[in-house]
Amino acid sequence: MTATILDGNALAQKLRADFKTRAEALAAKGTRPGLAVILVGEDPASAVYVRNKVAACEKASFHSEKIVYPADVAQDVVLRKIAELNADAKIHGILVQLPLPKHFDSDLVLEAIAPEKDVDGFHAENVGALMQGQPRFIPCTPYGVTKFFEEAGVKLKGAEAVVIGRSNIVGKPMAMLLLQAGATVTICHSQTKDLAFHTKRADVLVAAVGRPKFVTADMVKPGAVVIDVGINRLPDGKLCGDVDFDGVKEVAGAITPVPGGVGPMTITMLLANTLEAAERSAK
Ligand SMILES: Nc1nc2c(c(=O)[nH]1)N[C@@H](CN(C=O)c1ccc(C(=O)N[C@@H](CCC(=O)O)C(=O)O)cc1)CN2
Repeated sequence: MTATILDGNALAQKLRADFKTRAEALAAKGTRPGLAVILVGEDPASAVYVRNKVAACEKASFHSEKIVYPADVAQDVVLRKIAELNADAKIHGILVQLPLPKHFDSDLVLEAIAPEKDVDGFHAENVGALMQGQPRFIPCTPYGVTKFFEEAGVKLKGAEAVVIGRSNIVGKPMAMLLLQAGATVTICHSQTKDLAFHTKRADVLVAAVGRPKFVTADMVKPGAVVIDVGINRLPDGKLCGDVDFDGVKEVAGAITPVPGGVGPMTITMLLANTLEAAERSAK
């Protein structure tokens, strides 16, 4: 039996329709949700993601501003812009597209964003709030993954969950959310001995490694829910995830595809966080 395919485009469409309705209701009361996106440099993938974020805002009736700097811009210029946006009442969410060029101190830049406008949830204050189980903004990718669990009725209480990857953007917040949902969580990474030992025990497996088709069918427990966070470009130009989709779908109970899985949900939850920020500011 092949796995249920968890369709990120369909789920994103459903949620975004609701966000548009809420945004229009808020705008009618005088507050139009506003997002500012800062892009530094010419990384082609980042440029696509930023374009898609701005387009998603337009479709959902949000205000958006895109600020683009050349790769050699001084960090101070970006910090001054963030200070300006922090004080701008039209802007409820500020996002700096990652990765930043090497001469930037990414942590310093992210800390410059006002925590109440940090719709990526990367500011230390918001990371701390998430750790304490009182999130203000949940980072968009793991937040999107939780929506798949809700939609598919995945039971997390008592489940064995394994997250491969320990990044600040995905692995760590994902593990925290699973833990708070009642799962027993293992975080695996590049130093993990016998990775397959862990993954084969997982009822829920989240792959965020950044290596194409890294998770193969023999590493997956039959019936497991497999979430693929990876986006890798193959030499032929095609996209693939961290999971060998064709093999693993024959073993798993449910699986997200790449493209069309977690990716569209990342942008959707950015809209969710921006809307939430705007609704809070209007209270
Ligand atoms: N400030 C941030 N930077 C980055 C984040 C983030 O959440 N905040 N995440 C990633 C990139 N990312 C959003 O910024 C992102 C990645 C992928 C997708 C997506 O929709 N992918 C599509 C395929 C798109 C394509 O054709 O290339 C899919 O999977 O179907 C959206 C957003 C790093 N930086």
